[in-house]
Amino acid sequence: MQVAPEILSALFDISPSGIAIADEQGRYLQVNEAYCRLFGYSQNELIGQTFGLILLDSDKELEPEILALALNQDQSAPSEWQVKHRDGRVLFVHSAFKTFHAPDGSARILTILSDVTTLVATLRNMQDHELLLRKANENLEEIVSNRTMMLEHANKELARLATQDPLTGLYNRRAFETEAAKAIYTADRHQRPCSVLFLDIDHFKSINDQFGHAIGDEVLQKTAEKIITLLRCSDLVARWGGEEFVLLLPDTPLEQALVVGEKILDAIRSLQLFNTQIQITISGGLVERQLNTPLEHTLQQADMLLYQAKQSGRNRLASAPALPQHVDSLLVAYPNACVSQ
Ligand SMILES: Nc1nc2c(ncn2[C@@H]2O[C@H](COP(=O)(O)OP(=O)(O)OP(=O)(O)O)[C@@H](O)[C@H]2O)c(=O)[nH]1
Repeated sequence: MQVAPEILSALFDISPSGIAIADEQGRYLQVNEAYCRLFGYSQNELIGQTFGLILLDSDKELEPEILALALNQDQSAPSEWQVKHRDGRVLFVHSAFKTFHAPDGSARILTILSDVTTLVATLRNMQDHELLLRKANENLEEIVSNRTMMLEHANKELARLATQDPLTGLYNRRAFETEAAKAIYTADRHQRPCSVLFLDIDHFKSINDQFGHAIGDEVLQKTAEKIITLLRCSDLVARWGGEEFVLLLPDTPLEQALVVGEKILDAIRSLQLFNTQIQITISGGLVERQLNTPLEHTLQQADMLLYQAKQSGRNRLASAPALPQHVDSLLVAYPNACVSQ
């Protein structure tokens, strides 16, 4: 269907896109209102000028190439260009052109340009914002990850403080009770013997009095270190308080526990502390736990035996087989306790 010339003419006049018709030398023959508005020139100023007028200074030398391209191709693919407004502003335009060749060799190049400067600026703005957001997000992730690490570290530290004796690094009393409860549960389940040993450094007060509290602390640390070296991984050892240690030896009946206890007493006797200025001994109360009795009961028995060892002259172990849970008086509970020397 042919479009009437007056419609085409009206289209040229009212189009919001800039339309220009140029000759084979790229000189403007006709421009519409929108084209003039786009570049800030009047029609009179444009007619007769070449399109080089609207090229960026850096693109000026490309004018012949662009012209050749327009003449040799029938129709360009729409593309984005940067062009120059009269006042020097750079404009982004979306362009399309079509070339008409006449039999006499002359040509008419029809160009349509739409101003997309605001769109491009908005897009770039959005991209910048996206970049900023991404960076902010990365920073946030880093902050969160650092905080999480700090929190995990703090939690581990808290857990350590809650379970460890700060001086010796051994379990504290609470942690011992928790771990021992698990161990005796397993022992009862599998009907396995286990033994409990209370140890107490002899005359420790005199070490503090003679050498000072700091040296006393070191003696406690060295004692703890020595005890650990003599135990199995499955054994539990804790600082019960002051100069007192408690051990739970799973899978260990009394006769085997006695070997361990004597080994510890021997090792403590042989400890060379502060260039042999300090020598210590330790006393112990050792009992084999009777199955299905509360831990507390076994601990009391071991403590009573320790008391007996101290009463019998220190530097020795007092031991006894397991007693039934309901013993009327623990003080008289060990008529048969063995005291070694
Ligand atoms: N250096 C140091 N001393 C401690 C610590 N905890 C407790 N003590 C001291 O250990 C001493 C224990 O004294 P006593 O309970 O009389 O016992 P002992 O002198 O070892 O005497 P026996 O147990 O009867 O052989 C006290 O002087 C406490 O102050 C500690 O963490 N560091």
